[in-house]
Amino acid sequence: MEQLSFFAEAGQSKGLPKELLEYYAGFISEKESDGLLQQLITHTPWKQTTQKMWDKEYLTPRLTSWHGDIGTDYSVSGKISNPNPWTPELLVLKGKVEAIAGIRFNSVLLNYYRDGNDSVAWHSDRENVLGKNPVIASVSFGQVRSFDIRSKADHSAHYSVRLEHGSFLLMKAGLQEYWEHRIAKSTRPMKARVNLTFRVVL
Ligand SMILES: O=C(O)CCC(=O)C(=O)O
Ligand SMILES: [Fe+2]
Repeated sequence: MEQLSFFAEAGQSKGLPKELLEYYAGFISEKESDGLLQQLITHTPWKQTTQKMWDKEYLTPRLTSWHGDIGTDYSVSGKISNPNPWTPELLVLKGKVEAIAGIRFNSVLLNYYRDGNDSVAWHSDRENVLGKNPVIASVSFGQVRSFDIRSKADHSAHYSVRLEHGSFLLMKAGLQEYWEHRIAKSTRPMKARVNLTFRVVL
């Protein structure tokens, strides 16, 4: 299933709807971000999971790792798993995003996009374990990638946010209900990127 961009890489959309999302560049300093990117790539227990589409199993086109409080089990393709433990680096980042979001998160999903072939297809994060309209706090390191958003009801309503090294994106409650998002593949040469989405798992 190809998902090359039709509006990704178009640059930053003007007038992002503040009720849906807030973007902050330079949330983590460049120097600290450089260190964290290397640390996370090297020391995270990355896995490549599979996903089912049209009755066929496909390798997920990126590497992932869940971390969280004991008891915040999560499910991948219906299989319940325990989260990996918090690390000192993840706890520092968790504290920083909680201070801005005003929410206590109990888990984080790490995504590792190794190059432009890695991606996440259109989706919204509305699994039952997240509650109906979760607030999700997203931190990015490494390669700038376009985070595309489109209305579920009208695909011509869309935005793109360039998620920069050390940036923070707050996805607010309405975003998962009426909108979906993706990171498209790119034909341009792309370096590694690590994204962290802090979540409340019920
Ligand atoms: O990599 C990103 O910026 C987004 C990841 C994402 O949408 C997800 O893990 O649900
Ligand atoms: Fe998502």
